[in-house]
Amino acid sequence: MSKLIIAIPSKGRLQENTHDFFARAGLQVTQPGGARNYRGAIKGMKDVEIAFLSASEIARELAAGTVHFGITGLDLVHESIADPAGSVHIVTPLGFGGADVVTAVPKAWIDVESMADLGDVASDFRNRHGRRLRVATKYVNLTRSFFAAYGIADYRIVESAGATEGAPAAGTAELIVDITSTGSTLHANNLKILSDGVMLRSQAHLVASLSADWSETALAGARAILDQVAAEEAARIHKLVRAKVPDRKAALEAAAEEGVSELFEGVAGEVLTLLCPKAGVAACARKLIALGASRVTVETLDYVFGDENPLFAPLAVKVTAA
Ligand SMILES: Nc1ncnc2c1ncn2[C@@H]1O[C@H](COP(=O)(O)OP(=O)(O)OP(=O)(O)O)[C@@H](O)[C@H]1O
Ligand SMILES: O=P(O)(O)OC[C@H]1O[C@H](OP(=O)(O)OP(=O)(O)O)[C@H](O)[C@@H]1O
Ligand SMILES: [Mg+2]
Repeated sequence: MSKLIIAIPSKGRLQENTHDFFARAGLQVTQPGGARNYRGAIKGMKDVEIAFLSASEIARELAAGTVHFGITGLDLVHESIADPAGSVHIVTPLGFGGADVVTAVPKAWIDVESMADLGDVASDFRNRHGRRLRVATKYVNLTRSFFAAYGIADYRIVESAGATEGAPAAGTAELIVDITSTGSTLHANNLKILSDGVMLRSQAHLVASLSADWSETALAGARAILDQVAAEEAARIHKLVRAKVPDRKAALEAAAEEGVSELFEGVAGEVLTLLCPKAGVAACARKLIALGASRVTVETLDYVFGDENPLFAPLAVKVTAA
């Protein structure tokens, strides 16, 4: 039976955070063949294999079905996969690698603030110069569909592999489409983002391939991994709240308004143990005190395992139906 293969970034911006993400979930990625070997494992999970690839290769391998899971940016999922909804399943966002894919023009173009302005300039440009406006980018597909949505057709894409922001100053393109997070590269190159020029807000995601060989072994591996990931996620967004209250039922009703769920069955007079979303903790504590608790303690959790796994269930439905 085929093992579960997880592709993770071997270099670049997502690598370090990916490592931290696995560590948080209590999963230790090992590279038994040494740092130059592109296959690895997860300690204690013999049916799971790690493939170290670049972020853009990971998107392509997911589409091809040669890996089951991959960690990559949403920008690459949408750029490199022709039919994302049909070929991959987004398991969960990971909270790092945030960046926007944007349309940016020279700051000197004072009359161009929006995509509509750009459309006007594009037609003018063609009439005046007898050639089309050039857009430097590596996001060829995203650019085509975004520009089409604004009815802009008078342009030509100049494929750029790197240093895209330098293209206007170098005279190889008039404007660019690229990814930005701090904005400092755009600023340094005297470029500005158009007001409605953000085509995608990206971050790193855990993504599953729908065309991979989802053998029983692979599914069991996915379940084991996602149990730990979901348990860590649930722990991160909740706090454990404890209080002794005279009227257990009234306290539970009040706490429920803060999105609290009761963790363990108990009887009146015993300590009430609640799982509370972080944002509701203070309000929940106030309510419990108003209902007679003399103290409310709040604790941080490492893991919250549940009988249902919100990450695995939707994936299982898709890959077993396929
Ligand atoms: N400021 C940023 N600039 C570019 N990408 C970012 C930024 N912040 C986060 N990312 C994310 O990191 C992903 C990978 O970027 P990285 O530079 O590591 O690889 P790459 O440039 O695609 O390299 P390769 O040529 O090896 O595929 C991007 O696709 C994007 O999802
Ligand atoms: O908004 P900023 O914080 O300035 O980041 C944007 C820059 O980061 C990326 O390049 P990267 O550093 O990943 O190098 P690369 O082009 O070789 O991938 C991207 O292509 C931009 O050039
Ligand atoms: Mg990069």
